[in-house]
Amino acid sequence: MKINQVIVRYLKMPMKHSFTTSFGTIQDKSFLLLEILTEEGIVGFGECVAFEAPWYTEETVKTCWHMLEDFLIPILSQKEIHHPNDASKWFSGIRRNNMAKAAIEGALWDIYAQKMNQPLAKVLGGNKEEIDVGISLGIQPTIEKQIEVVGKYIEEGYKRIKVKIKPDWDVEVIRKLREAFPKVPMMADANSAYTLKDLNILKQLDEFDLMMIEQPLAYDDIVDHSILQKQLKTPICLDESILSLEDARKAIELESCGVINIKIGRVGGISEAIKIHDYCESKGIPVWCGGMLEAGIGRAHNIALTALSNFEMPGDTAGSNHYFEEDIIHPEVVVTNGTIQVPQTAGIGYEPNRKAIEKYTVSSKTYLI
Ligand SMILES: O=C(O)CCC(=O)C1=CC=C[C@@H](O)[C@@H]1C(=O)O
Ligand SMILES: [Mg+2]
Repeated sequence: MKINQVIVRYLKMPMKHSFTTSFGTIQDKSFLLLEILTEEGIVGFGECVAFEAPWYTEETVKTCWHMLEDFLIPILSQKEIHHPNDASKWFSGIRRNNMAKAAIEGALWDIYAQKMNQPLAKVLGGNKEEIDVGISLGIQPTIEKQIEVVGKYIEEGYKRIKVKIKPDWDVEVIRKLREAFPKVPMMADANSAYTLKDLNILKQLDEFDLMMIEQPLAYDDIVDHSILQKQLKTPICLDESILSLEDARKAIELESCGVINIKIGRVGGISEAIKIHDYCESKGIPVWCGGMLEAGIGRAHNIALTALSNFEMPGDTAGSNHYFEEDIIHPEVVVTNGTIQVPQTAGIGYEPNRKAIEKYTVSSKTYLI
């Protein structure tokens, strides 16, 4: 297979609710959508999960477009694609920029699954027919509002609730949430808002039977998390710190975490995500699929990946209607009683909604290969 054309579109989709974490608030979802066309006429889509500002990792919409245009797309020229795993070899000379790389690789997996005439989940080695999902909820203006919002999603049937914490929005909020919902599987994500100096606060969270505390310490740390994990009963889940299989190996060897959140974009693509999944499975470390407030294409890739066996815990892949009035795929992702049916048709299993894509496109550029 050879690639003929890559279309990069910059989309801006209004979100139904703003999303507030320890580092800021997102109101609109702005991102790059990639469409790759092959010589034989197969079309694959990939979503780049970088945000507009570098507060989660260093990548942004603009850095990704620069990497795609000036480095990654040119590498595709003259390449014969045998398997999407090839992409990580071609891109190995380029340091990091994982979200930009993953966007291309995701489209190649879509193309490959269509060519195999198989659902993407099957091609990746996943056998689940449905996946359990949870929801990630942003920081609310008051504790009362936080309890109300959590209650709404418990009623909708989500299998696990994740709330965001930050200094001065932690122990008291979790205590009140636990009082209101004593039995609900719940976890807290700090997005690197603490240091080891906050040990006392983090230890108090042990009282509330949380499934895990996600990324309490620095975004690039593995060592301090290992020190912290030894002081906590609650498992630590690493998100920002894990950019590769090597990072996962080091974190597990140092006992820095009991769980890993796998995000396809953060680790540079589905191939690396599967390697981390398999390694964690061999070490008895459960994983779950994180979210980046994706639109439909990224969401479809997450669903396919979550069909793998060691995605034991519900991920952050909520239904399309939680985020957007209208998604860019047909049908939209539907969550019923906390589960999503894994599509059984060839490719990602959802059709791009061309009208919606057009509607939300701010600008685009076509690259002939
Ligand atoms: O609903 C989703 O897609 C999950 C959203 C979510 O929790 C996150 C998205 C992006 C950055 C972070 O704030 C956070 C996370 O760290 O997992
Ligand atoms: Mg996180």
